[in-house]
Amino acid sequence: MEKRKLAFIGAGNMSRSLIAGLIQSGYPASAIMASNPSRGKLDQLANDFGIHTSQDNDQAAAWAEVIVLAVKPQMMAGMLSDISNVDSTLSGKLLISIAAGMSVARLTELSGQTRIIRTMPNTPSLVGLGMTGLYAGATVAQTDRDYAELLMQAVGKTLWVAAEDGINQVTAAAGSAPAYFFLFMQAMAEQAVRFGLNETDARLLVQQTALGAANMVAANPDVSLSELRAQVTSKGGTTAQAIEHFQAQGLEQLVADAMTAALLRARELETQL
Ligand SMILES: NC(=O)C1=CN([C@@H]2O[C@H](COP(=O)(O)OP(=O)(O)OC[C@H]3O[C@@H](n4cnc5c(N)ncnc54)[C@H](O)[C@@H]3O)[C@@H](O)[C@H]2O)C=CC1
Ligand SMILES: O=C(O)[C@@H]1CCC=N1
Repeated sequence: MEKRKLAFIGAGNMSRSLIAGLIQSGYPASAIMASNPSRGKLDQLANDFGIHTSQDNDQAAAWAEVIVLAVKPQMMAGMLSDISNVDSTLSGKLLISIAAGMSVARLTELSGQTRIIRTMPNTPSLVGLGMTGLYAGATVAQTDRDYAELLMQAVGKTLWVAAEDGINQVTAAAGSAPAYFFLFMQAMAEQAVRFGLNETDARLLVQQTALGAANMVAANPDVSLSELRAQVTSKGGTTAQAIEHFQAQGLEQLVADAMTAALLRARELETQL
């Protein structure tokens, strides 16, 4: 892929995940810069990955050919209006937003730019196993779409959505979703400790089982998720007891409601920011 000069404005968790994944995939550190108001996270990124850093967003934006907008949604308006001489600093550059709940129309309004791709990555990008949704309006050039897709493919898998609300759906199903699995794993590990296992062993059991289950799903694209579950569930056995308990307590509805809450929050942010 092209190694365009890439600046991350906002050096938080998601930028770190993307930068780590990109460096691991061979994107040159000399073609990456991150900017952030405080030095702490910048120093860590410089030490760990050898990228350029700056406390000055203008400097990062002026240096870059592509700018990743990676501040919290609530900070986006202030950040973009603070980039001085918005026209000359951002003019003509490709902007890739990773923010939840910021529409392309709003980003255009705030930046004065139309060369914008809206994405929704997730933190497993850190280990090259990210899942990123992408959306671009009709005017965005194919070369820019290709660049953004290859950038995100360097840290995982990608999915284009045809309508912009698809990004909100990706947010609920993938962007936020590592946290759902972490919560589930945490609850499992805590219960294993209550059974009497030590924390290290409990974590190993949960971690290896989650990894194995995810790999089985990926390795068997023609086998449904319910069939994979059935293969573990012996009639009258132990798994059936656990699954019956989950279903009697409404696990499926709980998951549906939680994902809907994430989707509605993404849509709500779009109307507020
Ligand atoms: N954390 C995640 O799993 C995901 C986050 N996102 C999106 O990524 C964006 C960043 O999220 P996180 O990395 O989690 O947040 P974070 O809070 O870890 O990082 C945001 C960073 O922006 C910096 N910042 C604040 N104001 C700034 C300014 N004016 N100029 C430059 N930097 C500024 C903060 O100091 C902080 O280091 C958000 O818009 C979020 O919706 C998207 C997908 C997943
Ligand atoms: O919680 C959030 O709003 C962001 C977007 C997806 C993951 N983290």
